[in-house]
Amino acid sequence: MSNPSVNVYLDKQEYGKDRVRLLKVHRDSKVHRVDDLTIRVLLSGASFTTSYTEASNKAVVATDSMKNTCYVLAKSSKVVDTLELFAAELGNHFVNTYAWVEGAHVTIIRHRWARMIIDGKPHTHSFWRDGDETRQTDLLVKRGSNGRRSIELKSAIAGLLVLKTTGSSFEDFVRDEYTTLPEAKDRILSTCVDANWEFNIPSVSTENLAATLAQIPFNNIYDSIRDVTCKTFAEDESASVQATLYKMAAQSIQNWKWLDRVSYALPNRHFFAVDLSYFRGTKNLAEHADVYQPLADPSGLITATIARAPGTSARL
Ligand SMILES: O=c1[nH]c(=O)c2[nH]c(=O)[nH]c2[nH]1
Repeated sequence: MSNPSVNVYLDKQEYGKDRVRLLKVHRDSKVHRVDDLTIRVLLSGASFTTSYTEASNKAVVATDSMKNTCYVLAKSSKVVDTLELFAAELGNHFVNTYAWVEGAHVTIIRHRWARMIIDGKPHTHSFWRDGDETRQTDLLVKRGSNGRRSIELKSAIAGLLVLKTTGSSFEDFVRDEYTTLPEAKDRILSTCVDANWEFNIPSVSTENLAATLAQIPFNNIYDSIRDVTCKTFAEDESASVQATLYKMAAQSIQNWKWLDRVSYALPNRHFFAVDLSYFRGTKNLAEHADVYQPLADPSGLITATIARAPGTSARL
């Protein structure tokens, strides 16, 4: 039984539509492009309190209308191919259209469609899914006083699965009575990269918001972070996932003045050489290894956020 003498209050709330699926086809040239998106829009503000506490829907913008708005804006938008700008268009729309909306939180996931290569040539209008990796953005636009807007913006790569067959070691770690792992001079390294980066965006007036965001080369930053991630993974003589992660993140902060913090979560997907000595003394361990058993579970998990030291500027 609940105790009615205990007072409670609505501490926080966000509501909206999740998993809005949308494909935008760009037919502006003979070479078509597609953006396959999953969108979440969540609204917040004190006016929504009564929908929870007093069953009043007077302030409630139906989540069905939010879904419709995603399609309407995708039709007119010129920036669907830049997730961050499209998220800002959507978020601003809700804050600008409904005076009582204090915050709009928009998350967009972009699913991959790679152009088909047919007879050695990129096809104009056929695509294939080259993996589960996604590009993502998460934007919170908040109404400030005097028509100002503050924006918290984070973008991400999720699910980029990579593997290398040499150039990775793991040695000199703690050895005690719990340790069975042998030192590895040369091992398989495989991870599924989750990376995210926070943009440093000043609070601006509503009129200046689009211009401020338009200065940031979001697509180039995404491409560059993906390239740095892959190049560092491939070329680093890795002493550990930790050391390789740090190099990846540091380089992107040094490259882009818009970024203050870059985070990675890297599972260490283990591949253990199979001991084949039971079969006619076959050598398959250490330097003889070429048959491995991928271990589904458990994996290591190495996470870190690397931040710009105050007062240091970027190369670009
Ligand atoms: O790169 C690694 N970091 C670790 O912390 C660790 N621990 C472990 O068992 N293997 C590895 N590999």
